[in-house]
Order: sequence, then structure tokens, then C-alpha cells
Amino acid sequence: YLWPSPMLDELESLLYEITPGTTGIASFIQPCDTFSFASTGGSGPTGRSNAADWIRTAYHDMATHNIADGTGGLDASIRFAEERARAENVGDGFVNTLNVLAGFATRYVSIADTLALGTVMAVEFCGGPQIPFRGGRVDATEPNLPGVPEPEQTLDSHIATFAKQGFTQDEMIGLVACGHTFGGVQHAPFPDIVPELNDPNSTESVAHFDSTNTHFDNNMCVAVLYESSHITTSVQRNRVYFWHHSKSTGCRF
Ligand code: HEM
Repeated sequence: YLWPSPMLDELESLLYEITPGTTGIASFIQPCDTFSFASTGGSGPTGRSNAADWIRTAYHDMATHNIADGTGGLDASIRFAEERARAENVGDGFVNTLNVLAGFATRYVSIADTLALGTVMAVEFCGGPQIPFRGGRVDATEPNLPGVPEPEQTLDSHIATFAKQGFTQDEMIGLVACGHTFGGVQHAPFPDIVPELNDPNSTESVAHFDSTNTHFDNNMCVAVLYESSHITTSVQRNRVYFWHHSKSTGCRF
């Protein structure tokens, strides 16, 4: 650490100088079911949460990484409409995330760093572990090549995609299981997986991965093992078979 470092000072302030009731990053994920997307009302029991949107956004942004040639990665390329228009990036959670987090970027802090910071904070503040954080990511100047896994693809294809991103099979399972401890599948982008739920507690018809969808825990795995996940019981389970990846390898988290 070389003093002074305006970047580290700003990141440290965003991460640690949290005053209840202020407008810092934390205020958008505390309580953990906060959802503030203006275009969908953002209030009431929508079934969605900023925390889930932020975590999914960070993964979709980094999933373009190709470990072989060093391209892609967590570089905020998801902010380009061309990247978001791809089938692998269906849904409005990315715009929701950028609307909030990109606003914390400055001349010293990149948008990519705010995406990483938002994810670290969402996981930690909502029951998960403290994740070591480093700053200094550089924002992409153009969209990256595609690379996000999709639910219809085969297990072999997912293993290959995660390997391209630099992950082992164990890491893939850990990431999918831990990522999906938050949120769920929405009707709007996935009408053939999730029907209209007509649920007053999930007005955007989100079929949650487990019943504690704004809290980091292993209930998603428990739900899969006992087949009580909303997803596996109520929708076409063969199209969301990544749950079965976790099942076959024992949900190690
Ligand atoms: C084989 C890999 C994966 C597949 C096929 C997959 C697929 C999906 C699908 C179809 C959804 C529903 C999205 C929506 O309705 O808007 C979803 C949601 C989500 N995914 Fe994944 N995912 C994968 C890996 C991951 C990883 C590695 C993470 C994070 C580490 C992650 C985090 C999330 C989160 C947080 C949500 C909930 C979003 C929300 O409720 O707003 N996913 N995923």
C-alpha cells in the first residue's frame, strides 16, 4: 500500500464508513429484502431483492473471462447494451444493479470495483462470510465476448464454461450453490420455466431457489436434497438441472 491512495481511501469509505440511515451502498441492501428498481414500483413484496440482482450481475459480468487469453472478466462490460441484449443476459436485474452501483464510481473507483464491492457487501451483510476485497479493476471500453452459462445447456457444457472462466468443477458447484442461496427465477424473463404465480408475496412471480432467498445459508441445498425447492417441485425441473449438479456432489458449503 502506497500512501496516499485515493482509490483505496474511497473504497474503504464505501465499505466501512456506514452510518444507518445514510445513502451509502449498504442502504440499498439493508434490510436484505430491499428492492429499489423504480420501473417496477420497487416497493411491496415483489419477491425480488437488490442483493440478488447485484450478485447475479457480478457473476454475469465476470463470466466472460477466458483464462487462456486473459480477456473478459469483472470489468463492467455488462453496462453495454449490446452485451445485455444477449440471451445469456436476459432480465432487467443488470440495469437495476448498474443504476445503483455505478453511481458510486468516481474518477478513482471503477464501475467494475463497485460491482465487486456491492457483491461482497450483499453476501456479508446478508448472512454470508466476509470476502477479501481488492480494488483496481479497469472498466472495459467495449462489450466482451459471450460466456455466461445458460440453464438449457448440458452439464458438460457448464463444466467447460466454468473451466474457461478458470474454475474447477468443485468451484463451479460452490459458486452455483452459494450464488443461488439468493433470489430465484423470474416469470418475466423465463415464462416457460416459471408461470405467473399470482402470489401477493411475490408480485413479480419469482420462484425462489429456497425459502430464505435474501439470506446466505445452505437452505437451497437442503431444499434440493429433500426436493422441496419451489423450483424443482413446481416448474420444469429438467430445465434447471444445475440444482442436480449440487445434489450429485453433495452441496459443500
Ligand atoms: C450453470 C451456471 C448457472 C446457471 C445456468 C444459472 C442460471 C440462473 C437463472 C436461469 C436464473 C434466473 C434469473 C432471473 O430470473 O432473472 C438465475 C438467477 C440467479 N443466479 Fe444463476 N446461474 C448459474 C450460476 C450462477 C452463479 C455462479 C452465481 C453467483 C455466484 C449465480 C447467481 C444468481 C443469483 C443471485 C440469481 C438470482 C437473481 C435474482 O433473483 O434477481 N448464478 N441463475
